[in-house]
Amino acid sequence: MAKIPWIKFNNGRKFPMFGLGTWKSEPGKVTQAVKDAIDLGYRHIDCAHVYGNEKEVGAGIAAKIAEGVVKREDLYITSKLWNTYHRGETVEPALKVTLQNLGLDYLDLYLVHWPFGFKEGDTVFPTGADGKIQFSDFDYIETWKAMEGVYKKGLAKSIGISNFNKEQIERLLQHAEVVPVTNQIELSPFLNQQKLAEYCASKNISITAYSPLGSGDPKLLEDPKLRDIAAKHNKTTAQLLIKYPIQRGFICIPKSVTKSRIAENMNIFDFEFSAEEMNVLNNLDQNLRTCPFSETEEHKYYPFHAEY
Ligand SMILES: NC(=O)C1=CN([C@@H]2O[C@H](COP(=O)(O)OP(=O)(O)OC[C@H]3O[C@@H](n4cnc5c(N)ncnc54)[C@H](OP(=O)(O)O)[C@@H]3O)[C@@H](O)[C@H]2O)C=CC1
Ligand SMILES: O=C1CO[C@H](CO)[C@@H](O)[C@@H]1O
Repeated sequence: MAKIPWIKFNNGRKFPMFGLGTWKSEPGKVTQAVKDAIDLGYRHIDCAHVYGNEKEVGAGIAAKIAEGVVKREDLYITSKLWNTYHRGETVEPALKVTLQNLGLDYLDLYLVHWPFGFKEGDTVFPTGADGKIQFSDFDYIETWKAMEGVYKKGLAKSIGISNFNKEQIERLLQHAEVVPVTNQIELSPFLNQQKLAEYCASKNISITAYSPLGSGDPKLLEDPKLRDIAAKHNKTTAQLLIKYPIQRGFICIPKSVTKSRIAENMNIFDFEFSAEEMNVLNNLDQNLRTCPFSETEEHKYYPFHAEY
């Protein structure tokens, strides 16, 4: 079984640099996908309340623990606080719903999913009469203070952020007692995030690369330049796209519900790109964001107006 490298977070905890994504993993398929992944050696699963499938992810985890394939402490489970729970007092109750859905009593990592909030309530995408998402203006500093609270209680072993830009991180750090362990952001050779990654490194915040395969956008998986470099290593373009962030020292969380791809995506630890190849890949940047969440761009905390 391939050996997955570890990253050491700024709080001293280790975390697998490779994991399974679960966005758009249909509830009817994700339990089997999680079971297949664990059988194949995955130990890190990336979840979120908004994905609407945490119960089914949890069923896969529970089955493999019951079978004795893994123990809870062998697994590294991430989830994310959704935008409707940015008021400080709602953070711990939201985390507890996620724990109940996943069938766990702690998370290994809990992230603030986005810097901006939505109108509170049970609807994950609250929509007004104008058809637009309804925002809230809770400050992400308030949200972070409550994240520190669940961390101190041990409900989440590590806490972090997602989709935060440099200025937002800088401001958060001015108020934080606990430094986020990671910023989970979209990253690929076409959106290489060089400047944000350098800034995060300077603050000892790791990077987690999401949508490494382009989230279904064929521009990445069908790119001939990427295919040619991958072929030199007898690898697929998907394998190149997953190895690229990992070779840069980042965590990577490709999603699949297809057993053969779940296996393929992990088969990336027996080769390295040369410095010259990394240089070629780094120079393909074209600021291609497949997850811009444009419906939220009028929010005052929308992160992607800034250069990085
Ligand atoms: N923090 C955030 O805001 C965000 C976090 N994420 C996280 O990152 C994870 C990964 O990103 P995601 O957007 O899902 O997209 P990915 O870039 O991981 O791409 C997933 C797509 O690629 C297909 N695929 C998987 N493996 C292969 C392969 N080897 N060859 C060809 N096609 C393949 C999958 O199909 P199939 O499943 O049918 O095999 C699916 O259609 C998410 O699932 C989620 O956990 C994602 C977006 C935003
Ligand atoms: O992780 C993600 C994918 O799903 C969400 C919405 O459906 C996105 O907002 C988010 O970034």
